[in-house]
Amino acid sequence: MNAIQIKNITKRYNDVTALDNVSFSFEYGKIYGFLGRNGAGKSTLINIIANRIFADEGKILIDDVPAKENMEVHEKIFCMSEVDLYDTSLKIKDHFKWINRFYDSFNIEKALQIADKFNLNITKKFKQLSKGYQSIFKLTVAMALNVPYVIFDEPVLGLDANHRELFYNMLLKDYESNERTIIIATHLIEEVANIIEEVILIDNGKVLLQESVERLLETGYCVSGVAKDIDDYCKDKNVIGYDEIGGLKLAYVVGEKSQFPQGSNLQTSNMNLQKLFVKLTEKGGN
Ligand SMILES: Nc1ncnc2c1ncn2[C@@H]1O[C@H](COP(=O)(O)OP(=O)(O)OP(=O)(O)O)[C@@H](O)[C@H]1O
Repeated sequence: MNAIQIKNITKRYNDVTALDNVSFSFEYGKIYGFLGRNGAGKSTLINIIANRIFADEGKILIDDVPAKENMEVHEKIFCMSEVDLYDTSLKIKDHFKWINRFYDSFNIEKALQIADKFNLNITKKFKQLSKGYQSIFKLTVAMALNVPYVIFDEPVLGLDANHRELFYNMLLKDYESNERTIIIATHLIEEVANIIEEVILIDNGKVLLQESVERLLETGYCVSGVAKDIDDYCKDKNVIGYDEIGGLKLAYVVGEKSQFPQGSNLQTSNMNLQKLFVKLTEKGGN
């Protein structure tokens, strides 16, 4: 089932094409990593899905219904992002009460439990919270809303390592008992590598790759050795990048491993998701 279908979306800002005829789908009941370098177009697409801005061309379907300015459809989605939509002078506990009044899907008991786990002081006003705790408040709201589609745009900005781990654990535990579609746009790829099931990699406003994490890690590997041996081995391979360290050459390969020639000193190691991402999106040494 294609839960969120993105069909031929194009968005331009003057002479910048932020999204260039983008089409793909987020299925129901999966955790996605929505990845891409700075300026790739992630937030633009998220904002279009969330009805905050409009595409120049194309459409978004949610459960097969066009999403543009359709409130009924939009009640199925919650997008936690950097944009501050909250009254900063209101205490956190009062925010919870307001949200509870307006959103049928908000579980205030759950919000209070999550807040407690993070030691979030709910008697403080939003503006009195540290940057990290402001993010924690927004994460708490997102996790306590029982909607089928939750989008996190850079969810852990400002969170310390312990709180990031707590968030990932809570998210996964919650997902096990409450399957839905979770989309996480982040630059902290290795941190989410164990959580996400599928990666969508966007580059320069286009989808570069959509693949399950399992398959990506299965088919990607790194081979190292002296330059000439590497060059020979890689002749018929799909190499996505090279590194040179000391006298060694490393090739990052996607595809089937083949036998090394007899007597060669080539060695293989697994490729991690971050490396794969860096190599796929590397241009001109940037
Ligand atoms: N309001 C705007 N006005 C003009 N250009 C914009 C606007 N918003 C985004 N852009 C441009 O659109 C492109 C995509 O930006 P977007 O914010 O979607 O990228 P991103 O992948 O979310 O980046 P990051 O990871 O840095 O947050 C960039 O070139 C950006 O400069």
